[in-house]
Formats: sequence, C-alpha cells, structure tokens
Amino acid sequence: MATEFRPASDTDTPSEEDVILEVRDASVSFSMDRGDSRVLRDVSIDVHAGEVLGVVGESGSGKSMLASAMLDAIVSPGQVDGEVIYHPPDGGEPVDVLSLSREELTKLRWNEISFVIQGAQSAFNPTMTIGSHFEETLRAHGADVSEGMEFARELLADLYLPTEQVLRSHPHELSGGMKQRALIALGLVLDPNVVVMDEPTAALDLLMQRSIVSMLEDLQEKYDLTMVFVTHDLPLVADLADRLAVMYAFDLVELGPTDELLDDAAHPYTRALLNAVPNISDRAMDIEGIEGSSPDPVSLPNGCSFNPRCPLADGTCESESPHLRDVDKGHEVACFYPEEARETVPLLLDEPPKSADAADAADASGGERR
Ligand SMILES: Nc1ncnc2c1ncn2[C@@H]1O[C@H](COP(=O)(O)OP(=O)(O)OP(=O)(O)O)[C@@H](O)[C@H]1O
Repeated sequence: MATEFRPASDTDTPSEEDVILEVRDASVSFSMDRGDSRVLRDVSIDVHAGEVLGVVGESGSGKSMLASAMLDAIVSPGQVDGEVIYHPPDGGEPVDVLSLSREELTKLRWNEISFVIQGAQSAFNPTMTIGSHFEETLRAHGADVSEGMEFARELLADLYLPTEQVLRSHPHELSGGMKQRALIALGLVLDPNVVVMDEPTAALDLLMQRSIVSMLEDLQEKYDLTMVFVTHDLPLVADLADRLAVMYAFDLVELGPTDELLDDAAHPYTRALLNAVPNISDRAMDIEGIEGSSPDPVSLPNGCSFNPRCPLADGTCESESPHLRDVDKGHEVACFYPEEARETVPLLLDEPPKSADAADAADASGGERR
C-alpha cells in the first residue's frame, strides 16, 4: 500500500538555472580522542530559488551539520570542507560562503541567508525586550530602523502574534510558541532570500508545531522565500516541502519531489522511516520502528552505511558504497537495489498524518495561538 501524504505544492522538477545555494562535497569532521569523527560526508545538494527543501532523518544523522555547513556555522572545533556557493537571485556574483571573512559572513547570514535555530529560549537576551532585539539587529546591519520596525510588525502579524504586546515584552513574558515565532520574525526582518531552519519548532507541542508550519507556508508564499527546513519529524514537513532530502549516517541517501518520495520512496531506509511514522488519527495502525541503531561516526560500517539494518543487503552492499543516482526524473537514491526496495519493503501507511487538520485544530483552539 502506498502512502498518500499530500505535498505543499506540485512543482515541476527544478532546473539548474534557478539554483540559489549550491553545496558541493560538504564534509564536517571533529577530531576526537577515539578517532576522526566525520559527521557530514561529502554531501552535495542544490537548493532552488523559491522551493522548500525538507531535510529529514533520524536523530544524529547529520541534518544539523548540513544546515550549519550551508552557513559556515559549524561550532568549533568542527572542521568544514567542500564548497558552498550562494547565487544571488539578482544575478550578482556568486559568493563562496566558506571563504568569507567573519564580517562578510555576518552580513551574508542576515541579509541573504538567515538561520533560524531551535531553542528560542537561549537565542534572546533575557534583559532586552523583543522590540530591542529587532532594533539592534536592524541597526547592526545599517538598515533603516523605522522602516525595518514596520516590516517587523508585519512579520509578527503574519505569525499571528499581538504585535505591540510582543515588542514590549521581555522573552520570559512570552510562551514558548510566541517566542519561537518572534525568533522566526527576527530571522526574516532583513528580508533574506533564503532561510535555513533547523528544527524551528522542536521544543513545542504538536498543535503549535503544526500551526507554525502552516504559518511558514503562508510566509514562504507571501515573501517568495527559499526555505531549507530541517526536522526529524517527517510528517511535520510533508505538507510544507516541495522536495525532501533524506539523510542517513551523515550522508544524503535519497532526494526527490515530496509526493514521489512519500508514495514511492526508493531507499529501504526512507521506506523504513515512512513506516516508523505514527498516524495520530489511527491508534490501531501498524508502526514499524527501524531495527538496529544508527552507526557511530568514528566507526562506520564498510560499504553502504545502512547495510547492517537493511533487509536487502548483500555482499555488494557490504563492500561498496552506493552513490546517488537517478531513479526517476529529479529523484535520486543511493542504493544498489531501488527497484527491489520498492517491491519488497511495503509501505504500511495509506493515510497521511493529519498535519493540516492539526493546524486547523490549533486555529480553532484560540485565535492568539499561544
Ligand atoms: N560538537 C560536536 N563534537 C563532536 N560530534 C558532534 C558535535 N555535535 C554533534 N556531533 C555529532 O554529529 C553527528 C550529527 O549531529 P547532528 O546534530 O547533525 O544530527 P541531527 O541529524 O541534526 O540530529 P538531531 O535531530 O538530534 O539534532 C551526531 O553523531 C552528533 O553526535
């Protein structure tokens, strides 16, 4: 039985000309006592202007490393290698992100590519009002403060926040959901072209998460944003993303249009991930956890990293690493046996998780959406 999740929009396969962010062979490593830990392994991916790219995978698979590498924001002592090229949509000169100075990078990060992370609690200075955070950010980037504050008000309203009250408040006076939405508005106040969101709703309850995602969908359309949305929660991003990138063991294992991945995933891991999704509308449904555990970055298995957990693994999988290759137009998979995976690993769900309904429920539960 195939899944029937509905993607946010039916986009044509993106073309090479509209690439806005180009990641080539990005790797991240940490030198540890017990060896070199490669937590991102030669990942290459293009982000297309105007798309929402969902990056999904189990906890610890390297999603945050990929997001941070896109903005050269890997925490020390992590070492990032490879290339990240930003192509300004106005046709300006491509920017080699990993070779920028700290100052250039700060400018790029807010004005062109902004980064919204989880944990709004720690992102705000507890001694400053939310309004001061906006003003300070605008001032630091040489933007017109009164114009910028007008835009901030619009963004806060787009996120269904009581604008003036939020601007006057200190972070502790707001609920987690309000704070996280204020942080999203702050990330957008300099009108970036790309926004990279790393688990932006992780600490919130289910209804608030769904509700924020539906607001992001509206924001993305209204401001024509390009969005990279990182989450371990596949159903959360299924309605929002045009394409999904699936990560396993610090590498990209499948990439393609959301509807195709949900209906006809070609990697055994993606299929297992889909089968591990709980459907909140059906308590009696089958959920299959993924057997085994993800590999240690210091001692990865030989061959395909998924082989110890894969029902299809054979000698080839144990000795050779599969690279991404096309299975359909715009759909790539790193597996030696994609057709066999489709035939022999059945998808259990035939109903999508009710993320859209949950967002509606959140709307109905109170206009302010705290
Ligand atoms: N500072 C660090 N030093 C060494 N290893 C790290 C460091 N930070 C993260 N890692 C390791 O890098 C790997 C990838 O982590 P990453 O945060 O990218 O995973 P993730 O897919 O985003 O997971 P999650 O959803 O839990 O955030 C993990 O094995 C993690 O333990």
